Amino acid sequence: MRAQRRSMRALLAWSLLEAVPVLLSGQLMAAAMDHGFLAGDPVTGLALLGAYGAALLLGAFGTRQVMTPMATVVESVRDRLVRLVVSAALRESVARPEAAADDAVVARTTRQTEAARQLTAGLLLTARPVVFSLGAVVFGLVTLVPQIAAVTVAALCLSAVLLLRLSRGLRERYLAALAAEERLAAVAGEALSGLRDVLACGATHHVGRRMEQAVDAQAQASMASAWYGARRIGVIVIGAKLPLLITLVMGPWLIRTGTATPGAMLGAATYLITALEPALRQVVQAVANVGLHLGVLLGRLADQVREQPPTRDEVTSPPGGSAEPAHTGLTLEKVTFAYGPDSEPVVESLDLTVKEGEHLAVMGVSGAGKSTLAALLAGLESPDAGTVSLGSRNVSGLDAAWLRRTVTLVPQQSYVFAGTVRENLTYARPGATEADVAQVVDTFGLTDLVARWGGLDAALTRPGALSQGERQLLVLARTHLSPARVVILDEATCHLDPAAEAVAEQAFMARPGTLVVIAHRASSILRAPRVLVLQPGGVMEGSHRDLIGRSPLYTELVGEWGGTAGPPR
Ligand SMILES: Nc1ncnc2c1ncn2[C@@H]1O[C@H](COP(=O)(O)OP(=O)(O)OP(=O)(O)O)[C@@H](O)[C@H]1O
Repeated sequence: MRAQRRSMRALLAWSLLEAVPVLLSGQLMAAAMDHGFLAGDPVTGLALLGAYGAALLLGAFGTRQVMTPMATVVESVRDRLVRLVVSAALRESVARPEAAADDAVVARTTRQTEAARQLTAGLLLTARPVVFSLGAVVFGLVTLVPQIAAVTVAALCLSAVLLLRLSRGLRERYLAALAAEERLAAVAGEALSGLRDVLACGATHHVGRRMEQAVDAQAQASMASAWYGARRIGVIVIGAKLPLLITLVMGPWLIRTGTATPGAMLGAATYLITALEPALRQVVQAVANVGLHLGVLLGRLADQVREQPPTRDEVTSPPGGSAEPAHTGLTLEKVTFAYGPDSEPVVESLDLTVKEGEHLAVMGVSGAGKSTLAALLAGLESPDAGTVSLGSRNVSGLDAAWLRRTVTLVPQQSYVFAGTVRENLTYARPGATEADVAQVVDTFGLTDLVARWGGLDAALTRPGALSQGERQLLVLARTHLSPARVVILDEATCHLDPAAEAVAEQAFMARPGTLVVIAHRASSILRAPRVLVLQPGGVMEGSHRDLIGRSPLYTELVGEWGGTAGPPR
């Protein structure tokens, strides 16, 4: 606003003119009473009231003139905000190419800037004349009955202090209500975007409860804000009703002692009733509603504008701000994990390195902790002690969405959702080409299944009608097509026959990226160049040749599973 000095001066001048009727209202009323009606001269009385009518016309002219400088000021505020916010967004976009794709930032910024413009206009339109009216009332009272002016100013100061305290509390509650509203939007958005998964997992009740909690929290926050806002009435009682009460009580005494004439008392009451109270109501309304919203919005815009340009490290970041690791090798350092504080650790002080592009098989008896290890590697469980790193970065510090895209854990239970075969296959890579899809269909032997269901675009209305093996093949094909750079197969081929399992595993071995296979058959182990054996008393790792004979458990399991001592392929 400082940049618009000329318009601000014009605004000030026209606002003064706009306040003239208020300034003259009490004075003319007092004169009309004392020198007109009470003096037995109704013509003078009426003439003075007519003068008040003329003052109203003058004020209306002032109001009209105010519009032009006010529009200039408001538009310049909007322009400046847009410039600041857009420059900040552009800086951000150039520095973070990933962030540039988020068009919603621009939409949000535009909406907020526009809202700030409207609120500034609203504030200037309502709060400005009110401030001038209050000034006119006080000035008029001082010239009419200084004692009442003193009482009014004291009451106004008191109500201003109260309003200030109130607006702080209101701001806190408004922010809490806003946060609750945003949390509800986030929870609802998450639930709606994952509706298919929610239904498929039978998690409707759980998700419904989460949403209910968010709705309740928002309702409570809004109620708290509204109840607190009701205290605003106290500001009006103290600022406007109290001086009027005191005026009525002091009136007879002031008249009796000759301090004020009956007309002056009527004029003072006119100021208090017709100008002070409506003005105070508007101030309270403007501060508590418009001012509060404007303050919060400007605060948010300022946060966006103030953001520092990112560091070089952040430039290569995945969304979420954490730097993308240089590679996708996995490292476990002294990792210990238990399912409960009093449970025995399932994984204890485990050190493991799986280099980028490496193929590792994991084996062990049932309950040895293979699935737990898989979950730790995928960042789905966090260790109680030690660290799990991906590309030398602790997985807990990586952007969750990026991690989910990069590391895929395929469990035993395959999840096929109601939709077309194509949708099922391209779920993790919606942009897959026809040729990519055709290739995985062929690789995973899904041609017959696709034909049986009426083509890639025929709806799988009853995924349950597929056999367990067919479902596993669909999920494996989906994972193969996905952009994941680390694939962990946790007995994900257990429903396939050995031949289909071999085809599937070989397809993953030929795919670029890291592969961890929780083995279900000896053949899976024999295919891997490196094997990790989870056995009582500690883990052992090495190639088939290293382990046979050296690890009794390995020798026994491979023998039991019908493996031969032949070298890995
Ligand atoms: N969510 C859980 N809560 C509590 N204990 C669990 C949980 N999941 C697994 N466990 C326990 O942790 C231990 C290791 O389980 P895990 O599933 O990792 O073993 P596994 O080697 O994959 O077994 P399997 O081959 O039978 O799948 C088992 O004793 C199991 O009962």
